Amino acid sequence: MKVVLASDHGGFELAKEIEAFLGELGVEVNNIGCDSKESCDYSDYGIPAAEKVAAGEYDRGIVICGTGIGMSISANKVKGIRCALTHDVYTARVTREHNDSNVLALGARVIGVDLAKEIVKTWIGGEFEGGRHERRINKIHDYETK
Ligand SMILES: O=C(CO)[C@H](O)[C@H](O)[C@H](O)COP(=O)(O)O
Repeated sequence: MKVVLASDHGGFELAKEIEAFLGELGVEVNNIGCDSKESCDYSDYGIPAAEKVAAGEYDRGIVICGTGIGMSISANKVKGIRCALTHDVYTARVTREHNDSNVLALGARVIGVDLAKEIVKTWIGGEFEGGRHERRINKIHDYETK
């Protein structure tokens, strides 16, 4: 699996941790986020990351800012992106099973590193269930492509 990772200044340190963790999981990762804790704009990093997933360059994306909210709003503006802002393991699992989320947003100022790793591990390993969930996703797709 190939994952694109992006963060703003608020997510910079957690993104470094997650980058290393994905490597430990055997996931190919490319961090295209900011390169320091200097203030920057989450949209400059979240949108390009989401675009790369939508274009099929990467299987999934993980975007991190202070709350995860700015990144999730940005990523969800990109057609074909289903970005889930997730701060617990249950929704990390269910958003893969039900929403086939292709981008995960995390808030580095909301959760700690250990929980973030658990969430990432769960989300990376989660499988879409299809069936009734596919029908629902197709309706979103139809709306955004009409
Ligand atoms: O959480 C965020 C956006 O939803 C950002 O990462 C920032 O943390 C947040 O906007 C606060 O910005 P600041 O410039 O660090 O005060």
